[in-house]
Amino acid sequence: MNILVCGGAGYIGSNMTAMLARHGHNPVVYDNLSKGHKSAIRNAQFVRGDLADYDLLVETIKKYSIDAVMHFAAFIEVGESVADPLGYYYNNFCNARNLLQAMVDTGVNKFVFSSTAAVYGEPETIPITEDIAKQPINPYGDSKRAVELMLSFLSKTGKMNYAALRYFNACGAGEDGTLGEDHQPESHLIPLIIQAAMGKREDIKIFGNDYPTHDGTCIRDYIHIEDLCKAHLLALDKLDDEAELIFNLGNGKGYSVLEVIETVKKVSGKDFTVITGDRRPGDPPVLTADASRARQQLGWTTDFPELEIIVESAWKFHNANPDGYGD
Ligand SMILES: O=c1ccn([C@@H]2O[C@H](COP(=O)(O)OP(=O)(O)O[C@H]3O[C@H](CO)[C@@H](O)[C@H](O)[C@H]3O)[C@@H](O)[C@H]2O)c(=O)[nH]1
Repeated sequence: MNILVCGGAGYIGSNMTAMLARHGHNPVVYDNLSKGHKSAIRNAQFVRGDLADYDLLVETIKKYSIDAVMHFAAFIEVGESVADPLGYYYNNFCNARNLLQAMVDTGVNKFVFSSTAAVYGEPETIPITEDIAKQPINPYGDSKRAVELMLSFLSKTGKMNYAALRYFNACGAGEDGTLGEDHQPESHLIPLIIQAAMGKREDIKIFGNDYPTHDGTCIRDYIHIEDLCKAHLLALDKLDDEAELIFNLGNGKGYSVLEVIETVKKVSGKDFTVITGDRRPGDPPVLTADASRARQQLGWTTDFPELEIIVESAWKFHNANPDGYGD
C-alpha cells in the first residue's frame, strides 16, 4: 500500500515508516521538520510540508496515489499545552481536520490516528479500558480527544474508516536500536535518565515521591516502540472492513519512576545523582493499560514487554548517538 506518514520524521513516525518499508509497503513521509529529523527517515519518499497546507496535501496524495494515511504529526508536551492551548488546538486539531478534508476530497478513506492515554485524564479505575470516561485534564489530551470525536462522526458518514490508537508511554529504540528518542528539548523520562547516566546532565529529578503508590513515585506503562508500531500495521489491515477501531496500546504492567531509574542504573552500570522535587502538575499517580481489546481484535502481541530490554535498546541508541540525530 502507498501510505502517507504525516510526522514520519519524528520518533514514532520514523519507526513506523521503517517498519512499513520492511513489510513491503511504500511509505511517503510528509513532515515540516519542525521537530523531526530528516536522517531518521528510512526507505521512504519525503515531502517537506506542513499540515496547514491543504493544496500540498492534495497534491501529495494524488502524486503518490496514497491509499491510507498514518498521522503522527502533533505536539505532545502536556506542560507546553497548558501554557499554549491555542497552539495545541491549532496544530493537533485544526491541522488534523485539514488533513482529513484533503483525504475526503481525494477519496482516501483509511486513517490511523496517534491518540494517547491522556484522553482519560485522571482515571477512576486501573488498568484503563477503552470505554471508561474520557475526561482530559489538559489541552494536549483534549486536542487529541477532539480529533477522536471528529473521526467518530466522520466515520458515520461512510467517508472514513479509522483507528484511534491510545498510546501509553512509548519508549525504547527500534530498527536494531538505531531509531531512538531525540526530542528537542527532551522531557521524557527514559532519555532524561540516560542523559544523567551519560554525564550529560547533572542529575535526574523525580517529580514527586508522595503519590499513593508502593514507593511514592508515579507509575506508567512503558511500551516498546516496535511493539507500538506493530499494532498500527495490524489496525491498518482491518480498515478495509472496519469503520471504527479504538485501542489502548500498553503492556498492562506499570513501573514506578524509581524503578525506571534503577533499571537505567543496572543496564548502564553507571551511578548518578537522583533528587526529589515537587510533583509536576497534571501527572496522575498511575496510568496502566488494559489492552486486551487490541490483543483479542487485532491479535496483537508484544515482543519486548520487559523494561530492561526497552532500556537496553534506548541505552544503545543514546551511546551511538550522544548528540541525537544532529539535524
Ligand atoms: O524529569 C522527569 C521526567 C518525568 N518524570 C516522571 O516520569 C513519568 C513519565 O513522564 P514522561 O516521560 O514525561 O511521560 P508522561 O507524562 O507519562 O506522558 C507520556 O505518556 C502520555 C500517555 O500516557 C503521552 O500522551 C505523552 O505524550 C507522553 O509524554 C511521569 O510520572 C513524570 O512525572 C520525572 O519524575 N522526572
